[in-house]
Amino acid sequence: MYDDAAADRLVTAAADGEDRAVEAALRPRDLDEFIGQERVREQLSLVLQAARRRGASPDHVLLSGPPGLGKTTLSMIIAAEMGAPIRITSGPAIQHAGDLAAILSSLTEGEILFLDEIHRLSRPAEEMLYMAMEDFRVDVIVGKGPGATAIPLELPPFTLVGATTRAGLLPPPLRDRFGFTGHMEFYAPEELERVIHRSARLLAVEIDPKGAAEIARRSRGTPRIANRLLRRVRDYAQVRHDGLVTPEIADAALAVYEVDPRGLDRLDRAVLHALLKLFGGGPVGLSTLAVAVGEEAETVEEVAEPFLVREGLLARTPRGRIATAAAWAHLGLTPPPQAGGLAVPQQAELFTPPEA
Ligand SMILES: Nc1ncnc2c1ncn2[C@@H]1O[C@H](COP(=O)(O)OP(=O)(O)OP(=O)(O)O)[C@@H](O)[C@H]1O
Repeated sequence: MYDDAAADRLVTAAADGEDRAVEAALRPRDLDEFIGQERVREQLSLVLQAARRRGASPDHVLLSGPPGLGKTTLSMIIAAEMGAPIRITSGPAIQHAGDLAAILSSLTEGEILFLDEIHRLSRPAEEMLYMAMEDFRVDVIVGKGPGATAIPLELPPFTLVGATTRAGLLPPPLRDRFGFTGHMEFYAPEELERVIHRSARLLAVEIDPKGAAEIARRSRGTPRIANRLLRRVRDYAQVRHDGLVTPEIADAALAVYEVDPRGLDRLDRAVLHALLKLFGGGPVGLSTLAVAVGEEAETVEEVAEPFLVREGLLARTPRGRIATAAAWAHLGLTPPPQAGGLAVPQQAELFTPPEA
């Protein structure tokens, strides 16, 4: 299934148990230590400074972007910068509106409530949140049926920090209640190099700049992946060498883990390989492609494809999946002149709107 397939990959952006244990030690503690995301950092810094001057809680903050880019880290930084405590929960952890009422009613003044995966809140909990965000009040329903009564409960002022991988999925009434939305972007390789150097220092790993660049290049724009690859390369450097991470050692270590120079792993390459070798570059339907690589269609679609599309290696068209010229080049294969009856698209053509 999708989650298992995602979880055992070295290049998944989702956190595993080891990540959770190490991440606490690697998290930047303030905005100055937080690398990259210049725009969000500047915007957030203004929001926080202004709130501090007013002596008030900052407006509610929504952070949107793919997993592993630092949303949880930023929420902790917001709390640290405000000198406020933080409560961390997530949309799926809140089953009923009553669970949310219990959390909200136990918040202290100025507390930060971090709600990860806010797009996965249940409808009743979401509606309760509207009133809590706007009026710092919730109605607690006591009893059932015609005898049920709503007891209003005042809440202390607090700041909600919502995180979502899909801002577009949030209903507009919820989105509108955030005073500030920070859109997190994938990190540039130079920024990831800085993340890797910082983590190496904290983990007491000796690394040379080219070694860091080699890891950064394969980290899919994501600090969580960069930190994870660094740990695997460190293991290799310590077991097989003297511990120093050079580009050659990073390259050899990541070859052991089947992470290629562009950050593709075994599944990504299996998908591309099938697309090119079995289907001449496509177009081919998702389910056929999934059968060819022995995975669920959902796994191929949600785990492998987003990165392949982002890298300009694969395109989704109304007729099925097709490989780009870059995909042929990446696997060192020569495309047929008319792959699958379609010319092999160059990257620029991927952005033309699909036919109706
Ligand atoms: N800008 C950054 N500078 C340095 N390290 C970072 C940065 N952003 C993230 N990290 C590191 O990456 C790891 C993952 O970050 P974090 O848990 O905040 O991501 P996230 O976006 O909340 O992911 P998820 O949504 O999956 O929980 C942490 O160890 C954190 O230290």
